Amino acid sequence: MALATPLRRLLPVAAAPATAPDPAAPSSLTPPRRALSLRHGRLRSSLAAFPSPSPEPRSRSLTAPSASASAGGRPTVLVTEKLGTAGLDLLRAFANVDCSYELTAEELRAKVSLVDALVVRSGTQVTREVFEAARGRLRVVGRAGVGIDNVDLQAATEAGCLVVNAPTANTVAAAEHAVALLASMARNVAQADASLKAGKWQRSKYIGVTLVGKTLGVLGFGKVGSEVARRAKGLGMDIIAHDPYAPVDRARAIGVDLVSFDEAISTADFISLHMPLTPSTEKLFNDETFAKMKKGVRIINVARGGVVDEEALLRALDNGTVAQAALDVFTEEPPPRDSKLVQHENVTVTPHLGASTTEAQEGVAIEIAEAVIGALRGDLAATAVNAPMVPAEVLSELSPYVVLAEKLGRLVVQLVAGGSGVKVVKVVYSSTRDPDDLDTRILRAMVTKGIVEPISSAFVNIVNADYVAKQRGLRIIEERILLDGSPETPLDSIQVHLTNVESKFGGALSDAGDIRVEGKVKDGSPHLTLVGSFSVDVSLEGNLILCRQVDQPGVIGKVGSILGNMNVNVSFMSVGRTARGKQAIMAIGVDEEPEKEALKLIGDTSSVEEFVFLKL
Ligand SMILES: NC(=O)c1ccc[n+]([C@@H]2O[C@H](COP(=O)([O-])OP(=O)(O)OC[C@H]3O[C@@H](n4cnc5c(N)ncnc54)[C@H](O)[C@@H]3O)[C@@H](O)[C@H]2O)c1
Ligand SMILES: O=C(O)[C@H](O)COP(=O)(O)O
Repeated sequence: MALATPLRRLLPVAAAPATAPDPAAPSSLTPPRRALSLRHGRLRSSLAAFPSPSPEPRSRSLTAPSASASAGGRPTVLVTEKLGTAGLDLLRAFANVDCSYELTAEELRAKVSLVDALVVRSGTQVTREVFEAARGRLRVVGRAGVGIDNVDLQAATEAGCLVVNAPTANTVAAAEHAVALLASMARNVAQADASLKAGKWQRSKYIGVTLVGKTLGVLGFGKVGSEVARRAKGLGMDIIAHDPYAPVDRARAIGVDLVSFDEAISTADFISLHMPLTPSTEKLFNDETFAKMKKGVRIINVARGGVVDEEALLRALDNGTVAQAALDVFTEEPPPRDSKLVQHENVTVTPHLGASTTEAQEGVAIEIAEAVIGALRGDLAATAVNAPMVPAEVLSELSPYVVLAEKLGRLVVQLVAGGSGVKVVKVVYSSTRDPDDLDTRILRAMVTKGIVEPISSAFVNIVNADYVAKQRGLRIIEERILLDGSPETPLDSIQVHLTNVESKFGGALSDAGDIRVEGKVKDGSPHLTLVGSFSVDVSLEGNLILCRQVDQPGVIGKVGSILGNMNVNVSFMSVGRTARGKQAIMAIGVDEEPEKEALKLIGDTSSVEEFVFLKL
């Protein structure tokens, strides 16, 4: 097996089975009772070569192809909101693109089962029902923007669907819009404009307030918040910020003090909101918090409508606590036509225009198109929202170990006898690297994939591996063994132990009674190096027969000739024994699956005490 596969391509979403995960799956993993009863048709080896959805020749991916990809076709991308042309052009060069705007929820559900990726902005609700309707085909949701509050991330993760966003391209546009609202609110620009156009000349009515020397409280000191702060400093404002997760140094570097929430809201003359909408920020601005604000405060919201209790804001405007508000975003978009908040004379509104500049939209479109295409190809997604982001160089280094991890999982689960099912998996990494220098998340995910996929209808990738394991009552314990030596290669070996299970092949049991297999990477290829307590050395390719026998001359020859007589090509063979004349394990790699008759003859061979046939 060639392992030239660039690891960037090994990530999660290149493919999916056409079937959805089995909702009626058992809570633990009970493998088939007989080795030969494995449902071969359902063994989706991630290593099987398959046509790539990409127009370019691609390498193998660790995941199985989607319906369209497996048919050798281009993937299909559904775009449900207007996207910049540069991004659309990129998508069209790679995929069939269906631009269908203003779909009803029902229409969206009808379309998603026909597409591999979905690209949305904030106006499309990608709900659990959408993922269910996709029936396993949808592999990527691309959010052309920052906020992913319109995507049900949990449902996406459960479906193994990667969500990517475009987090940087609209930052400046949003910050500029916040500053535009801040300045126009302070000088009543919108109200005065409407008044003059209505034929009035009301100079004394529209006396504003100055910005210089006023305190701006920036709530949420992330990308947009810090850009707003930088710009407002240029307007002569004093800036304070509150963000529980922002680094103090970054704030200090641009002359901003990070303060507590209460201090920010009680001392600011202007408050600009820049946090995401999450369960903990929903309605964070409510009657109680408005009551703590300085009387006559002015509020700008370019973040999300849902962080403000809009009825409480209306009350605060009416009682003068809040002098003015400038709102780009609303709990319900578009807001009702008769919304008292929108109609309020001290409120300036824009229809969610924060990201709407020509430049930002082109940038966002390119950013999301590249992310979606990369994800469909199985590349590392740098802007993944629901999957671990493993740096490209780490992935590249881990490439052969990723293959090894899945092979070991696939192999070990086939050694389990029916019965109680697999509940605890221990993965032991031996490495000279400090644990902090070894990111094992992708390896853990691939062991899980190897264990779960052969015995269920679940599709497992790096997005949903932990979820699937949990759902099935599978506990994955990771342990490290720190070896002496120079940390040039990331790992020496990976062991996978299944505890508290019976094995159909007693030779696979360790002294502690676990089913144990170990593998190493040799010359870039995965090798099986330990079965139970027996050292072997076989390349993990094709199919494998493990035989346990009494160590004596002639057994290897007998088994070899049974296979030869049946036209089964032996690709490699390795024997490991405890001591001369005692127990030995013979590991035989075979290209073809032997007929049952051949397997029976092996079983009947004198000195062969047990054997098992395994598909890798
Ligand atoms: N109106 C628009 O068109 C528009 C455009 C871009 C971004 N946005 C919105 O602006 C917001 C910020 O975007 P961003 O790109 O700066 O995101 P970001 O992730 O860079 O910054 C968000 C910041 O909010 C902080 N935060 C989280 N919970 C908080 C809390 N309880 N109190 C204070 N801070 C908290 C985070 O630590 C983070 O630093 C998002 O809601 C995004 O959806 C709107
Ligand atoms: O979160 C964002 O990126 C902004 O709210 C922009 O949303 P939009 O893509 O719908 O303009």
